[in-house]
Amino acid sequence: FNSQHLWVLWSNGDSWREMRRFALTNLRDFGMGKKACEDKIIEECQHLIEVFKNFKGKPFDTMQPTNYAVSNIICSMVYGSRFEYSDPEFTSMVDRTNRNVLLSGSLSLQLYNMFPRIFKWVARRKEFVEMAVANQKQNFALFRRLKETLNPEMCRGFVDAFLVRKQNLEASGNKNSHFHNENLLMTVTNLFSAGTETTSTTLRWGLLLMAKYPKIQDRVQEELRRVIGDRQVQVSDRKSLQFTDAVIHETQRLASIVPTALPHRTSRDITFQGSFIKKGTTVYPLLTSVLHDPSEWEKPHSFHPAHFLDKDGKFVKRDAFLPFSAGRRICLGESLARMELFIFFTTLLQHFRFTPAPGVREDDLDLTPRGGITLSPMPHLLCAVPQM
Ligand code: HEM
Repeated sequence: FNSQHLWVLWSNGDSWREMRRFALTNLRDFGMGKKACEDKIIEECQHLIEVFKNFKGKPFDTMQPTNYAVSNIICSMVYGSRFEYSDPEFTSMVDRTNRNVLLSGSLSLQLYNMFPRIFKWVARRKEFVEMAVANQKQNFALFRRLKETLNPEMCRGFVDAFLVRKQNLEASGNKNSHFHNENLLMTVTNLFSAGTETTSTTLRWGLLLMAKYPKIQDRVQEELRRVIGDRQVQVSDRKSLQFTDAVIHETQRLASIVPTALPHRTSRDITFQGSFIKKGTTVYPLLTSVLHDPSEWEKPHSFHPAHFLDKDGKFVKRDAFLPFSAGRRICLGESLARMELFIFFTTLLQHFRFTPAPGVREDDLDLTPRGGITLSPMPHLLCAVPQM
């Protein structure tokens, strides 16, 4: 882990372009946005339901099981298989990633990220780096195992496809390609962390909001019973579940989990809306300013699914709905995240009624976000009372 900055994402220029294109093509080949992926999510839902059921309606923290279930979707595309929730190799990697997302929002690490020379010795940086190094080691071990069993005719996931491309380029004498070990590690790490914490956090906001607003939960469950009944929800049901779809969109809007998107640097001098910005300036696109813009949303700071419904109760798209950002660096996993949120949320709501822990009133459920590079709910317990 030798980079000066903590948030090492794909750099700009050719390396980013090539890695992004390769990741997109391959994730699509391994099912992103397609039926194969839908089936994986549905299968994973069953594992998550079992875990929730084991709590027998008693209060529990939804964080770990939700993280593991969501992570398994990107893992099956990247490594070629899902992991058991009891596998310490997997759970430690997910837990460390989650911890680092939280740490990266701490003031000391934010300062370090802006002024790396001055704030080099902050204690949390040490913890962050230790966890990143541990995940790195685990990834190298996984890559080694995949390499040993690699069959170029049958790639199991993104790592296989990357290794095959790397071998082919090397065999043809190309020594300067972007397909080297460091880019493999960075790309896999980015897909793993971006593909786990974001979606899981959004899903947990959704469950918390259902427990806090039981009347809205009633309407979601009524719609699910009326339109779907006991069968498994499919992606194609989205257009028939207009209220539920509005609730999912409103969850993403209100939670605004990536408030500042990711930092970018201007590649040339530019004048934007009358302000001059010098080449090389770090720019944070404030997504929250759009998602909570009072001139766009009738009730910007409330949970108000009607933001996405017309007067006849039909779902309406809104231009100011930008949780995945926009432009060339728009979230690469948007279609995957949307599919996961829809299937996980609806399937869980079919199976369980979500309520606060006994003795806690709905009003007491706190919606103040916990700051990190993403905004997650404060630690809390919910009851998942079986419905089916
Ligand atoms: C609800 C879930 C998610 C949200 C809200 C979200 C949001 C975002 C945002 C705001 C960015 C920054 C865009 C910018 O730089 O302007 C981003 C980047 C990215 N996201 Fe997501 N994301 C989600 C899920 C996922 C998933 C499931 C994946 C897995 C494939 C993923 C992969 C990425 C990658 C690789 C980038 C960097 C793209 C680049 O720099 O070219 N995200 N995401």
